[in-house]
Amino acid sequence: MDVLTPAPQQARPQYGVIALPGDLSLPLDLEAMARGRRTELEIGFGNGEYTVKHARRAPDVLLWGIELSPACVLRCARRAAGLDNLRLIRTDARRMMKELFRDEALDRVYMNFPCPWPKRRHAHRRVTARDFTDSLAAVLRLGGVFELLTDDEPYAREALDRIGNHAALEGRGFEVNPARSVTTKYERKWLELGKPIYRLTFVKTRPFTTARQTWEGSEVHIRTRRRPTEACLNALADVSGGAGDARWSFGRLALERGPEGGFLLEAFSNDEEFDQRYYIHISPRDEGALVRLDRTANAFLTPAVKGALADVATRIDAPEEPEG
Ligand SMILES: C[S@@+](CC[C@H](N)C(=O)[O-])C[C@H]1O[C@@H](n2cnc3c(N)ncnc32)[C@H](O)[C@@H]1O
Repeated sequence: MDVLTPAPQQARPQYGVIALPGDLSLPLDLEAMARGRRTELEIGFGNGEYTVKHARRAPDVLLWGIELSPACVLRCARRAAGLDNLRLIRTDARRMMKELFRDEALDRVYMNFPCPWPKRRHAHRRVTARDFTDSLAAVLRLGGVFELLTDDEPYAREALDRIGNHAALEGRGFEVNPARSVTTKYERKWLELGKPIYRLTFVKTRPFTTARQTWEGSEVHIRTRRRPTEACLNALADVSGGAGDARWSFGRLALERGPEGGFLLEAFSNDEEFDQRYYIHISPRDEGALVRLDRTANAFLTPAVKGALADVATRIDAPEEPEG
């Protein structure tokens, strides 16, 4: 079995503007965080050039950025030195926007040049997909604005049609080559090539809500009745399970050589297309054991993560088969 030694607390990197899942309790308490500032969200900020310029120019805004690529998050964080009105989260906005934000939480959401996903089999990844539009309609406040910039005309037309036809959102603008004081790398590139860009503006005109999956039980600590035997722990490696759309599997088991002791089980979970990798901490006690997310896990408590934790506890509590 591997032995993992956790980094000492004082050696934990200073993340600055990067907000880690383990430090966020969902939904976010924006009233306390914004302290009177307006709240905006940028989705897919790329290298963060636009994001940081916008945050510097708008100190009255608390700006959140969600980006899928870890390299982009780090690049943007480096640019953002000294800013206290920007928070970056590395995750998938399609899945997590509605989980992070309550209904009516945001004054403005914007997306600069999202991938248009032109292939039919990827259509569900577009912002025009029903789930994403519902999330948007929920998290914007009444009168709040969604702004989309794109260089892809068919995508712009589809967005205008689909988002503009949502019961709670209304199209208010379709501009070609709008004048903007801050521009993005992609924008400048397209304009230099003489390609038109499109800005679509939508306003939330009616209340709307959507279901959330992570708000119940922001922390999961499960106590087992049995104390896990070595055989039971070893049998967890390579197990996989699932329920509904949630899937999970376990990998290596390691001994944690830290103040907490116990075991770390590598875990992988998938909620539809939303993947997370993390460790489950198993601490044997005099009686039973405590099963929870490891503090370095940085995973959101989606149905697949909760399923994985429950599966570990159930397997520890299951009577062992007699040998032979
Ligand atoms: C074409 S780039 C545009 C970057 C930047 N907005 C600009 O205009 O320069 C699209 C960005 O969206 C990010 N992205 C794609 N899907 C995403 C998702 N589901 N959630 C968050 N970010 C996403 C990509 O990683 C990429 O950085």
